[in-house]
Amino acid sequence: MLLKDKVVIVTGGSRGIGRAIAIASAREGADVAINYWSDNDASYGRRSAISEVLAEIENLGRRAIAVEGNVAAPQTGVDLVRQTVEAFGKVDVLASNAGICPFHAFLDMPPSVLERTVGVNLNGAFYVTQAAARQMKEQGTGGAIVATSSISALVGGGMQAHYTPTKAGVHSLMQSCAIALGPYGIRCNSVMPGTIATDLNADDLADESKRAYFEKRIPLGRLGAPEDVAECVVFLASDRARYVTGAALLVDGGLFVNLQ
Ligand SMILES: NC(=O)C1=CN([C@@H]2O[C@H](COP(=O)(O)OP(=O)(O)OC[C@H]3O[C@@H](n4cnc5c(N)ncnc54)[C@H](OP(=O)(O)O)[C@@H]3O)[C@@H](O)[C@H]2O)C=CC1
Ligand SMILES: C[C@H](O)[C@@H]1OC(=O)[C@H](O)[C@@H]1O
Repeated sequence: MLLKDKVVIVTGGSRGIGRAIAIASAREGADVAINYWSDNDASYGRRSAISEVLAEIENLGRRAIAVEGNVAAPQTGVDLVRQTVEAFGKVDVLASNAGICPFHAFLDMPPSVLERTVGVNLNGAFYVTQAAARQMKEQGTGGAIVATSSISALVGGGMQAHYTPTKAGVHSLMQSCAIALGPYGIRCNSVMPGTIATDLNADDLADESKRAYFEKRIPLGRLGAPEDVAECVVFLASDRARYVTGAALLVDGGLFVNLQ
């Protein structure tokens, strides 16, 4: 088991990639604290989503807690770490994953959409990483932080001019934290998923021609699944990756390299 008796925090763990990270971590022997935030603009049953993931982890024989909070608020990371330590005694791994992507054209994008996206995706990653790293430093036993960046850190999107800079920023955050936290044995890396079928892009990919375009352009011939990303996060979080820090792992089925 790659994460036997480790304690893992996952932000944005109620759905999509974060949920898969939480479950994959439990399958590898970890207890898991799951952050989510029900007060955003998604339109379906999030409370049942969080209870399902908790039940799934408990069925795997591991412990799980849910901690609601908007990662864009600095205090959320502090509370999340405190509640995790109260429940499980320590923090070994942070998967900083919560993110939003409200597709919007550039020329008429309201400041509020930009600010919300930067607040959740970049500032949120910063605050949660800082809170977890302080705890790991105090414990004195090292740790691993894996942030969900994106292929969008490397390429643009006409409806994502507010989003792609946050994903580049998340990767840059992990690079700088790798330097700042290396002396404490805390490794910091990012995964860069390609197009993964989740609620985040369900509307966008409901356009059959767009979906078919992606499937054709991805050398492995299919959209990604949340579990494809989760397995890579578990690897980077584990001792198998003990000499890997400041790195980014593309998990995109080959999408990025497929120019022609
Ligand atoms: N899907 C894709 O193709 C790709 C996704 N990514 C990145 O992966 C990450 C996860 O995306 P994905 O799984 O697709 O998205 P989903 O929309 O499926 O899930 C988003 C998760 O983030 C939580 N969340 C949203 N806003 C906040 C907030 N302010 N504070 C705390 N939690 C929040 C949601 O909680 P709740 O259930 O309460 O709403 C949910 O658990 C994001 O960072 C995204 O940028 C990167 C590359 C590709
Ligand atoms: C939401 C998008 O489909 C998805 O998000 C990303 O980060 C990927 O690059 C895709 O654009």
